[in-house]
Amino acid sequence: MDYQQLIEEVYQEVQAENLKGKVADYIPEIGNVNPDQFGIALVDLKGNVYGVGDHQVPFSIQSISKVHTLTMVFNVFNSKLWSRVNVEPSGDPFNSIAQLEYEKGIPRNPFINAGALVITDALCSKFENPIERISDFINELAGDTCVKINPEVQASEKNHGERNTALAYFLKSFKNFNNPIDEVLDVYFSHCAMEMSCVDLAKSFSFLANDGYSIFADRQILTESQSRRVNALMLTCGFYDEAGEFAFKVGLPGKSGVGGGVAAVMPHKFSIAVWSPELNEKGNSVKAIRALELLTDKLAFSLF
Ligand SMILES: NC(=O)CC[C@H](N)C(=O)O
Repeated sequence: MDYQQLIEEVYQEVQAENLKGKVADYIPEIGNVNPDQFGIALVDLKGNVYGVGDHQVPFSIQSISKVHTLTMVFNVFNSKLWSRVNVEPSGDPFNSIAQLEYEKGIPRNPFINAGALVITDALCSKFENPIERISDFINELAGDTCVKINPEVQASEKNHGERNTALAYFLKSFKNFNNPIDEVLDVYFSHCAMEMSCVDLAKSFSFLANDGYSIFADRQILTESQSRRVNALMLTCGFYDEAGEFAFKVGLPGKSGVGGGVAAVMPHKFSIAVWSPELNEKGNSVKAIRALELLTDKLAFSLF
């Protein structure tokens, strides 16, 4: 399969459709981005990189970082972690508060904000300098010093962090939060405000297509079984209340962020990152989802 030709075709066809969405503006700094940017990078398991469009432009990875943070605590907590966070799709928006009350402070999954806050809390218990550790880890996975925290986006998230702060207090009231709330929120906002290009993001997801072994870090990051579980979680929970639709249309494990990025994997073949800032009403990139749908259609295979 000529991957370069494939992604170029997908890119052209999506551009021709002239799809429209809306750039996220609830974090005002994220809104300061040229909405017409669009890039795709695909990385195969030999390390070959294919790219088209704005694939080298760094963008705000936002919730895609929740896959990296989950990976960092997976080893340590193993079964214990799963008593603090469930593994069920939420069917609710990513920042929903209601479900957390019914379910007594145990978030549905690690990819909604409540679940990601528990994971970040676990990271803060584990590491002295969690922000540095997260950057170092993602750089290692990408095989490149690529991660930059955008201080304006970080500050903007903090200044408009009412919902995430409410979620953290809620978790604390159910005794599912161990560290000082401000400290954990700072780390959470910092990892959401990390910027990377499609190329580096796709490289950082490569281990999930490769049974847990990263060819860029040159080591086993997760066991084969853990890696399958992260993929299962991405398939069922990676797109919030659009996870079913993404599985239906695309059929790959993936994770979106409100910066307009989507990272996905085709197990045993490749990892891919697509970015375009305009989002649908569920908070997922309109063009990125369409691009991945066309990609699996053209390949005539997905997970299924
Ligand atoms: N879905 C997302 O990308 C949301 C991340 C964003 N930083 C938030 O907490 O609201």
